[in-house]
Amino acid sequence: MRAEGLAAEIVGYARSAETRATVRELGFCDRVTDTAAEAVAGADLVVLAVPVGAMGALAEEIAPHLAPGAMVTDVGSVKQAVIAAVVPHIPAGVHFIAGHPLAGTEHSGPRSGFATLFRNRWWLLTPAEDADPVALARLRALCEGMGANVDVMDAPHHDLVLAVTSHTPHLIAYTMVGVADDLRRVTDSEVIRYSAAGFRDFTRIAASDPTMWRDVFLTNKEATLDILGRFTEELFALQRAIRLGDGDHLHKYFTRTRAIRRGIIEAGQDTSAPDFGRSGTTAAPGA
Ligand SMILES: NC(=O)c1ccc[n+]([C@@H]2O[C@H](COP(=O)([O-])OP(=O)(O)OC[C@H]3O[C@@H](n4cnc5c(N)ncnc54)[C@H](O)[C@@H]3O)[C@@H](O)[C@H]2O)c1
Ligand SMILES: O=C(O)C(=O)C[C@]1(C(=O)O)C=C[C@@H](O)C=C1
Repeated sequence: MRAEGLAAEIVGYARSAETRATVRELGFCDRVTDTAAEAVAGADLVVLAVPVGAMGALAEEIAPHLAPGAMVTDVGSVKQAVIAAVVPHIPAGVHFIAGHPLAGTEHSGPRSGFATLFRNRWWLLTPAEDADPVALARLRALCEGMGANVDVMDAPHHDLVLAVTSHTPHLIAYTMVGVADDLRRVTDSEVIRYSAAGFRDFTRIAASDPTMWRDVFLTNKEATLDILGRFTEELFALQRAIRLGDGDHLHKYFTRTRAIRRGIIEAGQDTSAPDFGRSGTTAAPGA
């Protein structure tokens, strides 16, 4: 927002004094306050950026201090649970529109942000049916101002789509790295030493913040369990093909999945290239 001149004043708050000191040092906020109440006082936009399970309590804390006509949004990875937790605290005359930028890394904290994080990435908004169209248009313009592509959808659909494209893949990565760690004890660190690119990609994802991901699975329970059930069925089918020596099944399957990957690249959604728009900024650690 600051790089694009989208806000007159940016005020930050984080619960730990250490994080607040880091933000002051980095200088991307005009002011950093010691309470959430001070941060939201007089603000016309409030962005909640805490783990999904902490959104409700934070909304309750700031509610009495929100200015009439203000807009509140969030960046949580799950939408139905955030809406259910936050909406009851939003005072009349304040607009709440939930959102989710599909952009991030395995790193957390203020040092991990960078100005081009949202460029060419999707930012999904899940407004209530009776959301104020002017507030929605303003939020859309803000996200687009940071270079994001905005799409609007309902929250249950968001949670199902993200269970497929983000949540279940993270769970699989966590599991694979856990299995390798168990094996490490057998193979005496060879798993780590000789880890090939595929496994390294899993370890990057599995290094993501444990609190954030605990909350994602606790709050997007049904959709994740649904997708995990389907995943397990496919896995058993592949396991059977390997056992039976059914090369045709394996080849057809891998041909289908390769086409999906190529579709992602053609649609310009591939972010695994060495530099995907981060150059020219202070890069995140490991970016
Ligand atoms: N990291 C990603 O890839 C990514 C991408 C899109 C959306 N998100 C979502 O954005 C939100 C923030 O994630 P992030 O990656 O910026 O995390 P982060 O760790 O960088 O920031 C989260 C902040 O919340 C604070 N916090 C934690 N528990 C709290 C509590 N109980 N009460 C008050 N504050 C608390 C932390 O101290 C930290 O300052 C999450 O809801 C996450 O699901 C993350
Ligand atoms: O690249 C990564 O590190 C991510 O996992 C980012 C990622 C994703 O799954 O794409 C993770 C969680 C989000 O809510 C949005 C983005």
